[in-house]
Amino acid sequence: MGKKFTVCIGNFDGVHLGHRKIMSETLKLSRKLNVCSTALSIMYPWGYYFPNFPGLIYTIAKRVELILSLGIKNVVTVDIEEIKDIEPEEYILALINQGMVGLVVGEDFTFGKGARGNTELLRELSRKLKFELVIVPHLKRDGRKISSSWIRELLAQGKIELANELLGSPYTISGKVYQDNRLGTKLGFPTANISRGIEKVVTPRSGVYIVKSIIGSRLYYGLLNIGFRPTVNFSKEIKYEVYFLDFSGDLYGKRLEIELLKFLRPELKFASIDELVHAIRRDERIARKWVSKLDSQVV
Ligand SMILES: Cc1cc2nc3c(=O)[nH]c(=O)nc-3n(C[C@H](O)[C@H](O)[C@H](O)COP(=O)(O)O)c2cc1C
Ligand SMILES: Nc1ncnc2c1ncn2[C@@H]1O[C@H](COP(=O)(O)OP(=O)(O)O)[C@@H](O)[C@H]1O
Repeated sequence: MGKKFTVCIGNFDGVHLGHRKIMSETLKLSRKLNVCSTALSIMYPWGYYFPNFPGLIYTIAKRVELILSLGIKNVVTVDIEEIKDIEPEEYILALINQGMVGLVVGEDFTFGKGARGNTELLRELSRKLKFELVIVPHLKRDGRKISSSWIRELLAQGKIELANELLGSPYTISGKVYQDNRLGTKLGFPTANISRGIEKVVTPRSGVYIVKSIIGSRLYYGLLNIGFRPTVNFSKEIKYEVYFLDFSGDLYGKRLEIELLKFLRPELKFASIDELVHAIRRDERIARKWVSKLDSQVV
């Protein structure tokens, strides 16, 4: 048997407040038992999701990074195909044989063959096999269970402030900056175009957002446009472009992580480029006001 550990099990997409509660309980149990903590994150292939599944909240790399940032020592990913036909008792025994001494799950957790492994069975097994069990009740907001699917819905609706609150930290998009057709500079608003990579992640509502990001070691606010820029030339794929306030320099090839803070307006098809420039100037004024208000609140 290897080193002893506690484990929390779940899908953990988004690592939202509900997940964070599970992880803080895992850390508490680890301290009590003086052992290491592990998160077991279950992966589902696309076939498992419903037909119009909008994508994961975060990439797997970001999920792992967030879990580790909470203080969990190890993150293990397990493909659902590997465990779905295992008898629940057998799965728990396998974990115990690897050193598990404590288990933390949410109240609706099920696992193993026919989803027979529920919290009732876990209670029975914890007595029989002598491991500690913590079942974490659902965290709620306005009477509704905080869930990854609710957050996906909020992102698709542009309700970024509530999504951020339920996530426990601002939603981010990240990727490398690529070169486009350089029209932004000509219009007076250079925009860093971000490629989010190939993992299917949720697309927030198209439109203009106030954002912030660290470039080098400095914090910059900016305006992010998510959309197809119908005024200039309708792009086939969705674009993510950020115009940073008070920044100048070359960002091509750099990897950026952008925090979405506030939704300003939907993307519009303007009758002319002049009107588009006018609208972006207005967005900038609103963003500057919003940022200075925010800064004056921070002491
Ligand atoms: C703050 C902001 C708001 C924008 N809003 C719109 C919009 O409402 N409609 C639109 O067609 N394009 C919009 N755009 C996209 C611009 O058309 C695009 O950034 C410009 O064409 C530059 O493209 P480039 O990256 O190829 O240089 C917006 C861009 C920014 C930065
Ligand atoms: N304030 C700024 N915000 C965003 N990008 C900037 C800024 N200042 C300079 N840049 C640089 O300019 C590039 C964007 O210029 P732009 O003319 O819109 O070209 P492209 O069409 O290639 O995106 C960015 O990728 C970045 O390297």
